[in-house]
Amino acid sequence: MENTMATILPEIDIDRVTMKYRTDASEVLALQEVTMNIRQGEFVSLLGPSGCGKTTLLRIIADLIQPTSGSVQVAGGTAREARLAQKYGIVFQNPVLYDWRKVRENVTLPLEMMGVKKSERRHRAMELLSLVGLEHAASRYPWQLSGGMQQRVAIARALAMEPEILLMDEPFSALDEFSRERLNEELLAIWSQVKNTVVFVTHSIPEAIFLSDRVFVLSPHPGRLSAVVDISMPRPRTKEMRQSETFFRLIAQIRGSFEGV
Ligand SMILES: Nc1ncnc2c1ncn2[C@@H]1O[C@H](COP(=O)(O)OP(=O)(O)OP(=O)(O)O)[C@@H](O)[C@H]1O
Repeated sequence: MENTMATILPEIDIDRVTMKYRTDASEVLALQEVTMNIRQGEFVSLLGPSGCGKTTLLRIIADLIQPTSGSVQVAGGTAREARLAQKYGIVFQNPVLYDWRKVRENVTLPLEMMGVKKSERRHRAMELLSLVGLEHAASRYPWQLSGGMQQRVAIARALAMEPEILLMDEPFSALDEFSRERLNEELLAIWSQVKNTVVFVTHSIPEAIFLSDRVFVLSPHPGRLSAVVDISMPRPRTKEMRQSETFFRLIAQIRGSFEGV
């Protein structure tokens, strides 16, 4: 019998992507023949130690850099077409907010650039800030917020154009462990409302497990895909799940996939 799942096109189709960086003195093989498919509405993590090419892969998906060889298809088109159609929202490790603009005006910057009317922008800003739990901070300036709040503003801004795909590059790695765990829970609450596809870069095994449907494990020198781990824990994910047997088994399984590299 034909497998109907196999006929569903993946949202992001990464096919034998290789990336070589050339510097004056040498060449770095950042990614070697990486192939993976990400389904629509899926939450996946790219997990691996420093230098395994996670950021490089995210930037290739986002069409910010071109691979040396291989291809990326997004929703049946090229990554470039997806970028031009504003299918991506991107959140970086540092929130990159404009200090002279109020929180509300930071969030609506992409709408302003698209020429959306001021009244509509204000309305949308409040919707987005309410989504990330920051309505009360709309009139503050970024420098008046904690690091975690700033990153929530950056997430709200990334969602302003209602992107089909949210790309997140270690967004919480600068935060303390408590804030990070709280932000993980908040991100899942946001995602359960927005329901877009998320590609999340991290080097934290617990973070990748807690958030994801699947974890793509990358290994360095050269960067390649070493394992794909299904996270079978139900949703919604809860704090208590971090203490569960399944959680610890998944940590051990992913650690094992690194050791096997
Ligand atoms: N612009 C560049 N020029 C030359 N080499 C680069 C460049 N960008 C990245 N590299 C190299 O490519 C490899 C992969 O880098 P990348 O930043 O993608 O890894 P990463 O897994 O995201 O690391 P980290 O977790 O430290 O951010 C590394 O060896 C890095 O030094």
